[in-house]
Amino acid sequence: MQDECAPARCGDSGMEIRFPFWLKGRQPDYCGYPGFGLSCPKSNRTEFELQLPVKSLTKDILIPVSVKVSIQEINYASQVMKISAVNASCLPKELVGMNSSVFQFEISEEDLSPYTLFNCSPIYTKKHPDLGNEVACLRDHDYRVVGFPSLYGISDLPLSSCIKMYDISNFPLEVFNGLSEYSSNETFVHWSRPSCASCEAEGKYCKLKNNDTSQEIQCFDIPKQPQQPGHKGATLGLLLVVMVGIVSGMFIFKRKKEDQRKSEIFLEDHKPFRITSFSYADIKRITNQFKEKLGEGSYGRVYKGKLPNEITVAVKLLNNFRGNAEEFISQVKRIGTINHVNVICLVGYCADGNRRALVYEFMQNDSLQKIVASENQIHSLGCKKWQEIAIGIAKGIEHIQKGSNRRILHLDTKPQNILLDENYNPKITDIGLAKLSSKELDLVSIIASQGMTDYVAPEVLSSNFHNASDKSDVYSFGMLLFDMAGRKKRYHAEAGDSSQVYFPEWMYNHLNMEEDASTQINGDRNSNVDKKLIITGLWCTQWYPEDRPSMNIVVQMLERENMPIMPPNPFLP
Ligand SMILES: Nc1ncnc2c1ncn2[C@@H]1O[C@H](COP(=O)(O)OP(=O)(O)OP(=O)(O)O)[C@@H](O)[C@H]1O
Repeated sequence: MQDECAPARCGDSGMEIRFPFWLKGRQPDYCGYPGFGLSCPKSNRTEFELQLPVKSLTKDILIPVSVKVSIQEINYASQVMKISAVNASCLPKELVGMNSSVFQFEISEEDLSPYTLFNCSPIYTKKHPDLGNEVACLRDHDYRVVGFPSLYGISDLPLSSCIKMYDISNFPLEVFNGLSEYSSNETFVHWSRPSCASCEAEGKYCKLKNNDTSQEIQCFDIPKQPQQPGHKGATLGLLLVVMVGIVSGMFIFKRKKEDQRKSEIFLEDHKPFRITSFSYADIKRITNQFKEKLGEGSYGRVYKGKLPNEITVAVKLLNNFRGNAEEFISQVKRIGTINHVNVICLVGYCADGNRRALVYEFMQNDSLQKIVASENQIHSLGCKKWQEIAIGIAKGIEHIQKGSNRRILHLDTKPQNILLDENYNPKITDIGLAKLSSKELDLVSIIASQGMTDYVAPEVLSSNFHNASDKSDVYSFGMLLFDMAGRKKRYHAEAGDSSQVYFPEWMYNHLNMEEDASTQINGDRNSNVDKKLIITGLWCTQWYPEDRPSMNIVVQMLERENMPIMPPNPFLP
């Protein structure tokens, strides 16, 4: 007999709908949790009515109002759904008009940061593109709507060309900050009740206990798909073949492929969502009591771990962190929304008591530093891959810079922070960690103690990070390109670690010398790829930030077939 509560879909390609959600009109209401009924107005589109208790303007009463939203995705494990306004209208506009106290659909406190919306003249956003979060879909030709987290201390902001509109404390931050990958017309809402996360973590589903009036839930095994007739025999045959015939090498290969596929699906599932929260006990279980240490950096130790669904992860236990759990979680969630092939995927975090940890996707091939240090490995990768790695890193940085309205600067771009996956695709890690670290204000001295000052732009070093901008990340990337072209190693070997010669100046002089004797100096490295990396690096490391290209131009320089032209040499007498 067919299970009437079996997972359903709107149309053939709609998302899977299962507990706590249920499909109105097609399933009985006990298939879901009260308030989680969905509908399918059109095939493949899944809709939900958010019930909002709205405060009446005249009387002190709450009036129920509903906003119809379209559901883009549901992540059952992290209990999050991505919603957008129906008919591509402006979600913030609909929500702003309603001074609701809470969503009927629960939103956890940690996501509700107080905000103020301002109506500003277009001059404001031109003058201060980085200050505040413009709500793009509320823009009109003669005004812009800009949101500021209240913790900014609004009285200190240059808001003379703005008029205050609303204080908002009850909508998630994402509605207003318009993260660029998700236009401001989309947002995430999540539910904390019913909590099926523990069932999901065990690889099970959950449902209402038989006595559904108590609204208690229970875990149950995911029902197996009914087998087609003839499948049994085939499975038995396959088993026999596996037992008798398959050599262990093939088995391992298949396992690896399968793991990789599972991993890809899992990460794909996680990327556009909020990341999972783990308790410290979870972290201990995941890392098998911190059994396998992968390494240690300035922020703490990194351990290999396995999630309950067998996905391998790297868990970074943070030594030093600043702020309380709320600040930590909100910064972590900002980092977690960055979704790009060249940026490491943050799977989860732990903020349990005074313990803090970050859970990342696991990278099989360690860091770029290991390769830069070994000439043999560079040769075995080949110059095409080498160039692709440089382009990948540049695209990752470009995305980090563009991908958030409140810009995230990396400020720690160096070969140690570029990890490589099984195909040697680069992924930038440690993004935004400076902000989580209690050492932030003294980052310069940490960097200096690590001997990493090479990568930090002069304006950052001289102002202890106060003058940092996107162009400071461009500078660090330029230095990394010199590393990749093998020139930093040569500089340190020739000029010595205590050299007073500014590295880009040394590079200009050497490039001219190398031009004269390029074949012997480059040995069997590909001189053209190296030259392209160096010239691009020289552009990126111009002394004045405004003379450096934007990351977008840097990507083009590296991708184009033609050799970029040399930047003017500022060190000529
Ligand atoms: N996601 C990951 N997958 C696999 N290994 C990792 C991962 N993250 C870190 N590691 C390993 O842990 C080591 C330490 O990493 P970590 O990021 O803490 O320090 P670092 O980048 O080397 O130094 P710093 O923190 O000073 O920048 C790395 O060299 C790498 O070998």
